[in-house]
Amino acid sequence: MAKITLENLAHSYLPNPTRDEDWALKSMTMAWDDGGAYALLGSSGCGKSTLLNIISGLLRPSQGRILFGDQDVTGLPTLDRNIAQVFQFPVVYDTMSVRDNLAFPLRNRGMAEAQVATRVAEVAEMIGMADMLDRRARGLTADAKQKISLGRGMVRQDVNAILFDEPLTVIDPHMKWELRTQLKDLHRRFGHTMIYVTHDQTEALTFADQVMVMYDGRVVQAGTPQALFDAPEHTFVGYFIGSPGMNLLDAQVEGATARIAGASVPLANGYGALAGKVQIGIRPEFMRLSNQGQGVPFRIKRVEDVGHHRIVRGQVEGQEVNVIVPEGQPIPEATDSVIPDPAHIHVYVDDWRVDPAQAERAA
Ligand SMILES: Nc1ncnc2c1ncn2[C@@H]1O[C@H](COP(=O)(O)OP(=O)(O)OP(=O)(O)O)[C@@H](O)[C@H]1O
Repeated sequence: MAKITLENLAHSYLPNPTRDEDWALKSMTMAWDDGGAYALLGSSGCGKSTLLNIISGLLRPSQGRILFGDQDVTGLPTLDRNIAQVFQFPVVYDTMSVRDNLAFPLRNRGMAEAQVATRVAEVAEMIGMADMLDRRARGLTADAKQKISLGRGMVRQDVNAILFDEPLTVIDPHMKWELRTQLKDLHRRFGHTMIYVTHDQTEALTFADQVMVMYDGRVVQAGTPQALFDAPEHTFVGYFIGSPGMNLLDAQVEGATARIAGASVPLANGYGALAGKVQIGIRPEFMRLSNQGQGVPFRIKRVEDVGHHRIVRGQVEGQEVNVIVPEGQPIPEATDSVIPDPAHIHVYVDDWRVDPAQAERAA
């Protein structure tokens, strides 16, 4: 296992990149701890595969270095990086038994058969295939084959890192939950450095201790699932994490007051005078409906009952706004406004969150 360091890493698929948008991956420097569970999360085209391919050695970065521990591996091919990979689709040998498939990476490294047997039994147990070890892989379902791929990815204990690229894509929805939980458990037990690429927030948030949210070739925030929810550093993080995501409203901010759709909303901090595109962000969990004209004018469009709470979807001056109403709480008749909780309001300038402590010092 190894700590992974990215130093001024950047990549462009063009021969002579000049503009910012020419870079699929913008320059980044970061370190991922040995034994950490990380997720790279973002929508299609944000650069997740590019970054993963650089880590695995499939792609040489246009700029910067990548280190495993103290070793510079930037120029090393995949085979020499001592990593395990699990891809979107199963990679299994159809003619081999489940046992031989799981044993393959160990035998490849010359492990003694007695040890192979012990480790294979252990992994088969983890992936719930202990009673299928003598079955041939051919004829198994895509689910079962992908479980073998996951098992093969985890069978070696001496790898620098295990990379997962959307590994649950072909897995049946009810099985996804089980495998996610198992992966988390495996991480706790074996402490491998794991990097998990996905566009699915649930997968990222349940699996990883640290989630790297990527947007437009950048890691816009790296943090715990809680930090991403509590203080999204970029509007994309607010919007992408949460269900529904954070509401964003155009605003003018002066000191500790935001003017939104003609209403004055108190803020928990003073922000001085802000220049640029100013918005406030507030999660649907932290807004309250009112029919007394308090707060910001709000018009309900529809109500969705999702069991444990209701999602009220509406508009503030043409901007979509969602409010979560907890179970047992009424939706006021003739709702005409919405009241954001000042403690949970974030202020954004040109999509980046303004740190209230810094804003206060600057004011
Ligand atoms: N081989 C390539 N040649 C040229 N451009 C590429 C190549 N691969 C990716 N890109 C571009 O680089 C950017 C990042 O793509 P990348 O595949 O890394 O994103 P992603 O987040 O993994 O998306 P997806 O989930 O769809 O795979 C995109 O604009 C994409 O079009």
